[in-house]
Amino acid sequence: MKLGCIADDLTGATDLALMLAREGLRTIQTIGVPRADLDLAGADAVVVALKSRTNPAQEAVDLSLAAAKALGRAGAQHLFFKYCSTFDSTDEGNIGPVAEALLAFTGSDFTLACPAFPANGRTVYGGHLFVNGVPLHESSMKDHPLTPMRDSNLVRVLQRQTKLSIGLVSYEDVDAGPDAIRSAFKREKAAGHRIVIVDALNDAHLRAIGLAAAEFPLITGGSGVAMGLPAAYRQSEPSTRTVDTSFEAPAGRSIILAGSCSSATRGQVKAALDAGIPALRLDAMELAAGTTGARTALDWLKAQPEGGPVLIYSTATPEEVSAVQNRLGRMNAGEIGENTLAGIARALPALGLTRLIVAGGETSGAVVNALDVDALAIGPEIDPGVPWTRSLAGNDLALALKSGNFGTQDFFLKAWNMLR
Ligand SMILES: Nc1ncnc2c1ncn2[C@@H]1O[C@H](COP(=O)(O)OP(=O)(O)OP(=O)(O)O)[C@@H](O)[C@H]1O
Ligand SMILES: O=C(O)[C@@H](O)C(=O)CO
Repeated sequence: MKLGCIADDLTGATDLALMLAREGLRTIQTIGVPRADLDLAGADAVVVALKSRTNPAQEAVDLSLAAAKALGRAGAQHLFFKYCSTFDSTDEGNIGPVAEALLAFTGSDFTLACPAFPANGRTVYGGHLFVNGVPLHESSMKDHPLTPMRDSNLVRVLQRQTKLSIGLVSYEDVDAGPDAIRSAFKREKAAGHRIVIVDALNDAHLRAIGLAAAEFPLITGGSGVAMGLPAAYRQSEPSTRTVDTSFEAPAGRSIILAGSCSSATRGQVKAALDAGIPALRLDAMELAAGTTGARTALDWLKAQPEGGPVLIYSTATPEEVSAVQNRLGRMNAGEIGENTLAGIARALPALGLTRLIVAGGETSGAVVNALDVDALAIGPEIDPGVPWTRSLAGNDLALALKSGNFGTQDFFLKAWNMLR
């Protein structure tokens, strides 16, 4: 196995797995640290989906190291630590502490950090992260329910999370191609830096960075920086197989579960409501008071006509989210929503609902954990960063796990057309 990947949330894992599969690596995604008896033979890349983005830092480190050890046992030659293209984290972590621990694990003393994903509007310039041309701290990420991002300078953001010295490889070096990037890595390392933020404005930059960093024992970033790795690995191993993208979903009914409150998800929920999809809104305060919950939602679901998809959502505006958080606490409010959607998900296979779209990384983590799924095969791309997937063991399900801020406005409407 060329690449063993550790993703800090489930939708991020799917995003990375899609990138690697699309670029020619046979890729399997596991839900959590793979069991020793899971058959990973023949995979060029394995992506372990954790749910560690917002855990206490030490917990995230322990989970990531357990994943790294399992990937090492399965033969991974390089490690990739995948986090969000909007660098979702807090001053306590978890990007810095996990990167630091994985560096030590691989026995190396230098890596890069690059969340750029131009196809989804994320670019890095001068170490500053932009979302669709807007500095991160002015984008909707400033209001994220769990990891509000209020500083766009990633050198500063990451430096607050680690004792390792953070450097920068800026646009001028990146634009000059792989050799200039390699020289810049050497320069930054000689200056004592141990992690460098790397600028990238377009896919050509990402491919050049991939070539320059391919042999690092540890690479960290969004899925974008993985774009150039398969080609780099193919140079030394021309026999890499092509990926089967044919996709058949199990028979059954369709449902959308949305716990993301991002502006993209809010637009997608609105488009689904406008299109007349039967929908149930979960009110966070009512969930907390116990006046509604998974059981009520399942009663509603059973009463819906069979046929088209249905939608259950807790998605709310930033004002509504902050009012709820003021009363319940940020993490508690998040958990209440996640647990409710997970409780609903647990009952779905028995009700014949086998085709699911889930919106939100934390939400997807909670939902998929409830669904008894160990591993996913990657299917076709619905929108950049979001593929259809099919479970490889346990309940037979088609799953589209959508990162909060990904997907066009009609995502919830169009994704179904790709299923046979
Ligand atoms: N109405 C609400 N009030 C407060 N919190 C909510 C509400 N609805 C959902 N949440 C919580 O907000 C969090 C959303 O995080 P999630 O990771 O699922 O979405 P996201 O951050 O938009 O997606 P991604 O991580 O893929 O970018 C979850 O913990 C969820 O339970
Ligand atoms: O990188 C991204 O933006 C996504 O894959 C993600 O991690 C969302 O949770």
